[in-house]
Amino acid sequence: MSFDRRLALAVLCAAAADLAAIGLTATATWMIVRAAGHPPLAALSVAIVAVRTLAVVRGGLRYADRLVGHDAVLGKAGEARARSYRTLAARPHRHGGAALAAVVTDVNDAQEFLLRRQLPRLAAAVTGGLTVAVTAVVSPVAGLVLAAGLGITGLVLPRLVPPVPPSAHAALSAYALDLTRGRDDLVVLGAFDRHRAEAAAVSRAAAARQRHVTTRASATTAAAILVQAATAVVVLLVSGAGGPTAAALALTALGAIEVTLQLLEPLRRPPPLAAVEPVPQAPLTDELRLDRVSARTLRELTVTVHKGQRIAVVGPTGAGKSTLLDLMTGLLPPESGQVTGRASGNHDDAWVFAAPIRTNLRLANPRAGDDELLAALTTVGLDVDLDTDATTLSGGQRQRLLLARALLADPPILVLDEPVAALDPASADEVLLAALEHATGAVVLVSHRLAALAAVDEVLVLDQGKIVQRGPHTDLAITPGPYRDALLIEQAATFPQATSCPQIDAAPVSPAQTR
Ligand SMILES: Nc1ncnc2c1ncn2[C@@H]1O[C@H](COP(=O)(O)OP(=O)(O)OP(=O)(O)O)[C@@H](O)[C@H]1O
Repeated sequence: MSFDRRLALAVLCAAAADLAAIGLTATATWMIVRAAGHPPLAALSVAIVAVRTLAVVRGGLRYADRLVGHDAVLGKAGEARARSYRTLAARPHRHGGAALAAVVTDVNDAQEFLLRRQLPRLAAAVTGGLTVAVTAVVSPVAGLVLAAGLGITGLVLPRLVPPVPPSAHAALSAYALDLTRGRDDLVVLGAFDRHRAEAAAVSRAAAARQRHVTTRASATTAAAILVQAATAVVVLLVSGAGGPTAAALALTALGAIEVTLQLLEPLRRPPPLAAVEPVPQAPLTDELRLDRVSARTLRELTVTVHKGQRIAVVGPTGAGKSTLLDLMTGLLPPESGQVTGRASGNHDDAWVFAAPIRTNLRLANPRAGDDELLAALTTVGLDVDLDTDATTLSGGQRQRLLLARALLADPPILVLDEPVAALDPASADEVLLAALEHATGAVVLVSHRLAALAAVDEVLVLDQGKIVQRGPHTDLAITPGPYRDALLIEQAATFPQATSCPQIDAAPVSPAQTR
């Protein structure tokens, strides 16, 4: 059954349950007042049967209302949640934990809004309409009075209740994380007290907003209860009907308005559940082309990655290297130009999961046996047990693990963003060369180490979003320009005592030799 039909059924069940409750109260009131006049029992028999029937039916209808309503709304929320998770999973590091928390809150809010506002609102409209109609048949004036009372409590007063302000939960969670995980850094920087004071201010502001909403909602509810009582009294006075009927009409008015009081509960106003759309992920390809692509700092870049090709991307900080990889992996859509094909691999902030090393590695290749996992670890020079908790690894060991994971995934085009930045220069070069040798597909590597780049086919030198030099390492190493300058600096740092730079003039290492 479609969502709309299930929602309509839920509205009917809720309205029927409300009407049964109102009918029960009104009939019981009529019976009690009538009984006070000591009529023959036969005069009450229909009312007695009606009270018994409504008492039983009311429970069943309320159960059906909860069952059908929750089934419809939770089903819809479940679909929205799955869509949101797919979206986040497709663009993981564009979002982070705060976005995940926001999505969870949004979907919960939307679910609450549907269950506690939309459904009751529709049910109250049906219940209100029918009770006004029945009252008007008995006494048109009483019907008008009830309609006016319902209009005030069901339409006017709910507008005076402010929505619950956006949750400060995400901001406070971020502060809590900073103050616990980042405590030592904040203390060393002398910023701990300031940070704690900011968190306290955010918390106080959130509490003040919440108090404002609660105060307004309480005042509105009090006003609605006064209107409810006044309506019942006026109905009693103006109905012109006999005692039992007038009493029944007054209780009907009380019950009908009671249904609208739930509309005064303040709720957060969420986005519609259908708002989050999944991001279609293009399949991985073994060739990739960026055609005059611009994004962030990158300006009209054209790059082609051929099957099996090894490309290195170098350049100063902020040049756009990570942006280029984000475009290649589809994490970042181009602002202009066209990207054809998709790569996969490690971004510069890849995540190590709080689980054994085996589990972390199997994420990349669930079918890999322990031998294969150990071989990948050997390639990157990580000598640890597969059962070791990955969170206990040092910074350098984590990088090696992430690289091993990327190699195990073995996509047709593998992108690696500074995969050895945390290693000492000698180990960095060694691990880079081993990784390039073991990757079976094409590799696009962002690296600050230049010595190992003799093993790639082409080096792209980026600066301020543009390619300023490109070619094989051996050519660039002897061409005056930024690449040669950076290489000289690197070699001077690696061989501080040397008067000349031995590697620049050394025989070039062809990519084929190193694979
Ligand atoms: N998520 C983002 N949103 C907007 N701009 C960004 C984002 N990430 C990076 N940038 C900007 O894009 C530019 C290029 O950043 P990018 O990370 O691609 O440089 P990079 O060459 O990889 O630098 P580094 O070597 O420091 O990692 C920078 O000016 C940066 O401020």
